[in-house]
Amino acid sequence: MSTENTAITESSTSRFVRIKEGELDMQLHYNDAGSGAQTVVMLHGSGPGASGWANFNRNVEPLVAAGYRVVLMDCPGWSKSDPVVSTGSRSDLNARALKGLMDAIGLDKVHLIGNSMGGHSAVAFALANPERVGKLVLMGGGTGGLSPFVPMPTEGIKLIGALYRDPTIDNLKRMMNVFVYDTSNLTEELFQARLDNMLSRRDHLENFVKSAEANPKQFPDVGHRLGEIAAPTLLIWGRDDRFVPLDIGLRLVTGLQKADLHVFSRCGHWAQWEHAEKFNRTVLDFLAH
Ligand SMILES: O=C(O)CCC(=O)/C=C/C=C(\O)C(=O)O
Repeated sequence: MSTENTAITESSTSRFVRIKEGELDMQLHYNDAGSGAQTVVMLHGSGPGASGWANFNRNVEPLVAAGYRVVLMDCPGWSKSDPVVSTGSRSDLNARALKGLMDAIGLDKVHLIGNSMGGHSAVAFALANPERVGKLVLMGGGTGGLSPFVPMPTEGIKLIGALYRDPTIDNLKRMMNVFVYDTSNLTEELFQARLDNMLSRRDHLENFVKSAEANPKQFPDVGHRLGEIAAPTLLIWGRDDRFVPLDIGLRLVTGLQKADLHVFSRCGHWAQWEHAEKFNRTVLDFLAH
């Protein structure tokens, strides 16, 4: 997919595809930029109004400029992808959707970058399809489960739940102010864009609440299976993550076969956005060596 000579924007890279994978028969939305021999798929987090573009808009261009094809998948139940109620493991459901997307657009093997829920889903995909994963980059996610140090659900996860149940601008600001360490970077424009995304798909908001009621453990603890994953893995965690705490990163770096952990200071749950330049440099170096 070539976007040479075309500005890389959400609309210029926006695509739809029909997937059939197990019980999933649905339309997915994704963004597709660049034309390299190697493809990096980015998987977004689970907040209301999230999308591939909302989570990774500061990371696409540098990777495309370095020669990678970049695909952002909007998970089932988010943004312009079809709605779903998840009654089992949402990590596994997203992994099946990713397999369906890769089969449909002809991707054999990819590197995966996952943010939060996207990290849980990347690990689920690697467990189910090890031969189709090159390298993994996980931020603020990779396995569910309890933290021995931080009361759970964390304050950020509680704010996500409150926003899904009552999608107001005030609740949105409460949640987004906890995403990042430095809230001075959050603009009214950013709040408005996220609010518009969120309110444009009330079905997604309602389905998330129904899913959590049907199964509160949407992202199961796969700690006991981490040792099965041989893919080289870069873990990037915000020291000040108030959604998925740093000690989950310590569990991952201990359990995975080949993992390095980088802790960014003055950084919350959105490392790829809050410290985009350092994130992009670190990821490019990891992918190249
Ligand atoms: O519950 C979990 O472990 C995952 C929480 C999660 O995915 C939060 C993500 C938030 C965002 O990054 C977002 O909505 O943009």
